[in-house]
Amino acid sequence: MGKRMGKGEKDILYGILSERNIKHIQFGIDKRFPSWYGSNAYFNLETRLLGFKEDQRVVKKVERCQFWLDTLYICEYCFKYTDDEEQYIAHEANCKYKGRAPGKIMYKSPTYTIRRVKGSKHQLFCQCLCLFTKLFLDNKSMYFKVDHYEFYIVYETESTKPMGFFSKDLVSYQQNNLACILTFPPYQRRRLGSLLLEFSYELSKSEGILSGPELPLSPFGLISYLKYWSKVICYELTTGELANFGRLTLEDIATVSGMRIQDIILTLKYLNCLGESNDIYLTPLKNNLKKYGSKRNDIFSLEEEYLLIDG
Ligand SMILES: CC(=O)SCCNC(=O)CCNC(=O)[C@H](O)C(C)(C)COP(=O)(O)OP(=O)(O)OC[C@H]1O[C@@H](n2cnc3c(N)ncnc32)[C@H](O)[C@@H]1OP(=O)(O)O
Repeated sequence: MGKRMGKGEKDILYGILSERNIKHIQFGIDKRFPSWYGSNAYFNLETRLLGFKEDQRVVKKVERCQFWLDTLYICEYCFKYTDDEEQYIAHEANCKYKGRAPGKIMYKSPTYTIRRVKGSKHQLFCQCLCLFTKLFLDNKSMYFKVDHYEFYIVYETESTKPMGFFSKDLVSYQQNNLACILTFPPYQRRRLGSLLLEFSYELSKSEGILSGPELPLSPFGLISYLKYWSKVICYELTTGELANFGRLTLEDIATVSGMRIQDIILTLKYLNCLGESNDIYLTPLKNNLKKYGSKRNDIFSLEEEYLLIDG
């Protein structure tokens, strides 16, 4: 059995830093934005140079300032990275994923396409995607062992530029339907996160299981899930399959929604709809639904007829 790791060792292994160390991300030719969190996983810790540049013979004197790098250039098709602008421009012009995105199409509407990319098959692509994700998420990381993960990546239909993704652990003991989700900063707040969450539940429903995300959730993760779960519950209870039920139980909601009981309870409490002995109050739920509209397509981002999940 291996030695138990201390907190410091774990932080180094998972790339955790207490402050940002890369100032800007250049993502594609036209998108530049700040990182949200620090990550040492791109670097050689001695030289603070990008890992692949390390020269073991020369240990440079490292200046101890906050930013280790001003700009990290990241290919917006395959997530390979460099600190050299010319190299980056040359790579992006010829990136193999520019002409053809990886993976298998699992959802294709006239607007968005979701592709499944297997970690075991596209290892480097997935590892580089995980490294990129760490810059915007501080509570989850995994970079190198991508073999038993699948990545569901959203594109505009007819485009090969990824806009966001979620990962799924194929050997999750809790049978989670989502390990980690990120909408890339330039594409946030366009309902892509919602589309991906909805899709993750379609996957677990096709497997016939009640499921949910791996915990802990980040603050944005929690907001997004509570909004999504609220919509599902409000819709099912007022317009959908449970609309004409007499006395409802939490189990009824779980069966129809594919959600876990603990997530249903959390959401009903958030909506102020859960009484003592788990009685469900319908009036506040109905009022809530008015915010969203009553038609399925007004409420949800995913259009069921475009699903290509084959079980
Ligand atoms: C299990 C886990 O992985 S937890 C980690 C979650 N991931 C992260 O924290 C990484 C960084 N954050 C992100 O990538 C994004 O913020 C995500 C993935 C959480 C959400 O992605 P987006 O594409 O921006 O979400 P989307 O536009 O669908 O919004 C979903 C809902 O959350 C709300 N929301 C999203 N971001 C914000 C925000 N910054 N402030 C307030 N509300 C927000 C939206 O208003 C929307 O609600 P609505 O349906 O009532 O309109």
